[in-house]
Amino acid sequence: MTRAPSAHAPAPARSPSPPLPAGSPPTGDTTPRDQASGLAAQRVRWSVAGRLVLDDVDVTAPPGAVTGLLGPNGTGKSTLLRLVAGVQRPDGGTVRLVGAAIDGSVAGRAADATGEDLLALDRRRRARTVAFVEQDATSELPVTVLDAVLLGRTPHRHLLAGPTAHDRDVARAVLARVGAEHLADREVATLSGGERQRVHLARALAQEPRMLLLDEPTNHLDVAAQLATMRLVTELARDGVTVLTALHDLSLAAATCDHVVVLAPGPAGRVVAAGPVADVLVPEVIDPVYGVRTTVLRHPRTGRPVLTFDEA
Ligand SMILES: Nc1ncnc2c1ncn2[C@@H]1O[C@H](COP(=O)(O)OP(=O)(O)OP(=O)(O)O)[C@@H](O)[C@H]1O
Repeated sequence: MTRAPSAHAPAPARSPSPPLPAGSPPTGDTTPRDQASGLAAQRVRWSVAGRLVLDDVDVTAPPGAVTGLLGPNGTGKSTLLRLVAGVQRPDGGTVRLVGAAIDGSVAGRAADATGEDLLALDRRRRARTVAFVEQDATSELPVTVLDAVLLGRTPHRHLLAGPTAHDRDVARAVLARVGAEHLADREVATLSGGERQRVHLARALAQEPRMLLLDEPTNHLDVAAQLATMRLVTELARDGVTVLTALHDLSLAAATCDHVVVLAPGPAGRVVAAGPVADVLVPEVIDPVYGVRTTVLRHPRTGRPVLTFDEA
């Protein structure tokens, strides 16, 4: 479902963030970093063990915006993120980074999009382009937080070289940006779930990606940390990073996303609605997909939708 764009303004960043250190060494990536690119995934299909999990799914995520990927359990959100990230290969469809022409009100029908074929990128180039924070990502390795974040710099340096002073500056800057600077010398394995979540986000930021894929980034986080994480994600989007994030909390999505894509169960996950938050997060869309009765209120200060639910 595609709805007309609304005048819904993105939430402004509320506080400045430490910038990343300037002067990245040459990486061989010829794409200018200030050239914002959106995501256009089209007709994506994926099956496992003879079962179709995603069926002809179209998803766009415009540059300079946060796009929420929503849907009940098991509708294929994580699978779609893994396919876009290149962790798994789709059985069909295309995944491209395209110019600013796409817009979130278009449910993936950027049919004339050419852009850069993400599925064709080699691993190293892809890691300089796309960073992915998986749901409940674990780290069994006995490494410090700083070393874990430095792993995010690997695609930016020569294969056999160790981290440079610039890599360390970037790692410390991204740790500060996620509010985890004080954890730098701790072993990752000793962190709480919320602390670990921030470290995984910092590792992704250390990649300096053009596109950030997040699978439930607010899992394990207290309410203040949830808001801080989504504010950071919004700031990154305003800096030109394309953000696609799976979320379960529909009110958090309403408060923080610019666009949303809703997957619904069926024989296979499929997109039932996509567009600006105020157009898509409405009872007519949410109730049949989640099997609930939704009431939409207005936030008295921001004017954004606030959703409450009753059993159907
Ligand atoms: N490797 C796999 N082997 C078998 N089934 C899989 C595999 N990966 C995903 N699935 C199935 O595909 C469907 C979609 O899973 P996925 O994790 O993508 O859903 P999701 O929307 O992210 O769910 P949740 O909201 O619960 O995290 C589920 O039914 C899941 O069991």
